[in-house]
Amino acid sequence: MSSRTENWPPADAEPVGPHPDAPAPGTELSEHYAECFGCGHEVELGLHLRSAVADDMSVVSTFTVRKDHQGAPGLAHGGLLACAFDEALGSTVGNLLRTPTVTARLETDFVRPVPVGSTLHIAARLDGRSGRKTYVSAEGRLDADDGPVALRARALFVTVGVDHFTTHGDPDAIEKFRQTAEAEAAAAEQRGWDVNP
Ligand SMILES: CCCCCCCCCCCC(=O)SCCNC(=O)CCNC(=O)[C@H](O)C(C)(C)COP(=O)(O)OP(=O)(O)OC[C@H]1O[C@@H](n2cnc3c(N)ncnc32)[C@H](O)[C@@H]1OP(=O)(O)O
Repeated sequence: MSSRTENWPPADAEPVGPHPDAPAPGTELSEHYAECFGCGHEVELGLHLRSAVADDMSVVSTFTVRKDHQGAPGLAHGGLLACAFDEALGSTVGNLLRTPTVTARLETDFVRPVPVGSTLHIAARLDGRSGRKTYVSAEGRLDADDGPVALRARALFVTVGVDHFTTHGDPDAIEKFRQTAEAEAAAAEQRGWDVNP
């Protein structure tokens, strides 16, 4: 018996492609927030995921497992692996659809152990959309884009308004996020000018 959600994506989901302003293939994606446990450079013990848009508009993220990420001796903690997928899937939805979303449901299949020192290559793709609901899935392979599959995950992200964050989040943290996003947008525009003067 399979415990996974059947009929993925659900029958009411329609195919979804990237937003016209989505980053082009080959683009390396910036961290979305310096204090994010998944991608932020200010979180010393965080996962420090790095992501880029692939030629087929999937998003490939890498995460190197360190000693701080152990569960069993020498092996990655399953919860942290799920966190890495949450980040990779969220980055895929946020960057490709240019919409604020949050994880509503995340299901993870752990296929083989992930040793400390190995690097997970997580390839994520949009599967479908129904109203505010976006369905996205990913595979994580060990040490190479074509390495053995270690995990598979599926998630439902729900689009929210900015009020989701202003109502529930911390105003100082939101202001820091806003400033970082503005600086990154300015840097991206400058890079565009450098490439296309
Ligand atoms: C460039 C930027 C990069 C950005 C890169 C960002 C990367 C971030 C990566 C990390 C992401 C996170 O950690 S996010 C943090 C973790 N997640 C959260 O904190 C979310 C907490 N939950 C909530 O706030 C809420 O439950 C919501 C927003 C998910 C939904 O509440 P709501 O807005 O009132 O909407 P609601 O009507 O309940 O649900 C909308 C639709 O979704 C369905 N739905 C809701 N939850 C579920 C569920 N668990 N399983 C199935 N279906 C569900 C409902 O049935 C409904 O379907 P229908 O009736 O319409 O058919």
